[in-house]
Amino acid sequence: MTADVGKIGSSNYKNSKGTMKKGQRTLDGGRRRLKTGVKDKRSHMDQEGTEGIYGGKRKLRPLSSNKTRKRIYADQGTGEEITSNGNGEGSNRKAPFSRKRHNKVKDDDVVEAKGRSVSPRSMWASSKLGVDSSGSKRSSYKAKNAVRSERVSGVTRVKGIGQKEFVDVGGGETGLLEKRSKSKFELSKGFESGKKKSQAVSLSSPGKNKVRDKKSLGEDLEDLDEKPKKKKRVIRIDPYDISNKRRDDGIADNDIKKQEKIDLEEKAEMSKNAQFRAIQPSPSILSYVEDNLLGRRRLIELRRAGYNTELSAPLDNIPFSTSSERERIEENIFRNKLTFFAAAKVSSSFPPSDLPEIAFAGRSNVGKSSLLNALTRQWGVVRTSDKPGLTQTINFFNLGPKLNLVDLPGYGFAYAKEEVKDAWEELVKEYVSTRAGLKRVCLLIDTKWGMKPRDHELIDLMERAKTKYQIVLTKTDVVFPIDVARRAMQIEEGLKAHKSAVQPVMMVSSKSGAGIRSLRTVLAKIARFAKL
Ligand SMILES: Nc1nc2c(ncn2[C@@H]2O[C@H](COP(=O)(O)OP(=O)(O)OP(=O)(O)O)[C@@H](O)[C@H]2O)c(=O)[nH]1
Ligand SMILES: [Mg+2]
Repeated sequence: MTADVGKIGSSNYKNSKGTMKKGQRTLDGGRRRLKTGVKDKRSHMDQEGTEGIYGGKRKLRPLSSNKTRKRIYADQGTGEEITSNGNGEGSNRKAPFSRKRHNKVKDDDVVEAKGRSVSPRSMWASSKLGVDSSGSKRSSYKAKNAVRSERVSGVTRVKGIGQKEFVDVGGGETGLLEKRSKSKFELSKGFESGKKKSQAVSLSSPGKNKVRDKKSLGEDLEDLDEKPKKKKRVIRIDPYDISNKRRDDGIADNDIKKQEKIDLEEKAEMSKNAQFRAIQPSPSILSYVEDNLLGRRRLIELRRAGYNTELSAPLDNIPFSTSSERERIEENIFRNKLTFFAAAKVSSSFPPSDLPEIAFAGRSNVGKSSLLNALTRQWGVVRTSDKPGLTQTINFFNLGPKLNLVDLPGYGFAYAKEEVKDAWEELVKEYVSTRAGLKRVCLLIDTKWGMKPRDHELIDLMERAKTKYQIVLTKTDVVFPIDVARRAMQIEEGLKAHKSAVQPVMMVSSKSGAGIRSLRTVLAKIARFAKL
């Protein structure tokens, strides 16, 4: 195109304001006519087009004084190539595609002119030619887009005008004109897109007034549209869908389940602790705990209270297990020598019950054997260990002419085989439910942990057998005094409805000797009044 329409930009627009030089032309809403150097209808076409673009208000930059050609973008004048191709004259510029491609397109057109229908391939060929000539994928893309815009715009235009020559050219212009009239702002930002459109027009009208037949063009374009588009495969992963999980995921699920189980257990434990802390002990229990210095105490506290902290069990206040020292035990019955006389693994091995018996039952490691020693102050007669499961038989001890003490094997966790532990448990159950001379079962409960299911099992059994039992809280020296009181309160409340349960709950520490004297007093009474 020879029409020297200046670049449209804010600066150019400024320059064109009222500074018309001689020989320059501006396009001004159709009132002024731009001298383009192109004659007849093409110049008219230009005028039409630019008029539409600028809406009759915008001015164009005047022609450069040195007559050099300016680069013209499609936005500014799509008609550039239209004019040059249409007239086939006046353009010294290189066509946007190579001569080779130009010729190829021309050949295609000739074939079409002969009346053959244009195969989809020919259409592809034309666009592919563009690729060949430009040698880049980008140009191929542009060419395809160009053909599409050609179809859309071309159809509209043909209906209005009915001239083949203007099918694509005029349509392209119309499309642009419509767009331009919509927004002036697009002018400044549409340079790039304008370039593409310009190429599109040039592809569809390769000059010398050879325009494709509209029908064949339409068919080609349909085929173009029918070409299967490559769809992007989108994989959506539903995190809650467990139907198609890998093995790893299964393992992860198991881990999650395990974690949830642990969390639940922790929650239950936490709520248990919260419940325990909410227990309000009765004043009698609290005063008992204080009077007997139960619970964890500092040595200075014991010293201030008048106890000899040099002793192993200062609160019991009996230094060692010699006969002279035993004389200081307040209860006569416990001054007697403790002697082991029988061990039973099965009920048939039980010795004859010729004396009243007091048994010590409870979970393994709760401190049964230690309590026997603390009560009698005869360390070494009953073996103790920090390893649960030391006592594996029912051990019978005689304490004077009136009383037998029985050390039972523990139940629950112990370093022993399951079947052996089951056998102990069965033996203990049989003993507490059938033993004739059994006057009291001291059921030992660890103050820190409280009652466990197996303790309840044994309680139920003793309730059925009407065996009298009394709860003795052990190891009170490891918890705070208030917690000793809470535990005692908790158990007392829990056993209120139990007929065979003897109140009150006793609290002891074999280590410090706290509560031992009180327990002696209770047990001595049993021995004193027991009858076979
Ligand atoms: N701190 C403290 N530890 C104690 C007390 N009584 C016992 N122990 C310790 O608890 C552990 C177990 O004591 P044992 O008397 O052997 O317990 P057990 O109930 O006879 O255990 P099994 O014979 O296995 O059923 C030992 O290490 C004792 O030192 C106590 O009152 N306070
Ligand atoms: Mg023991």
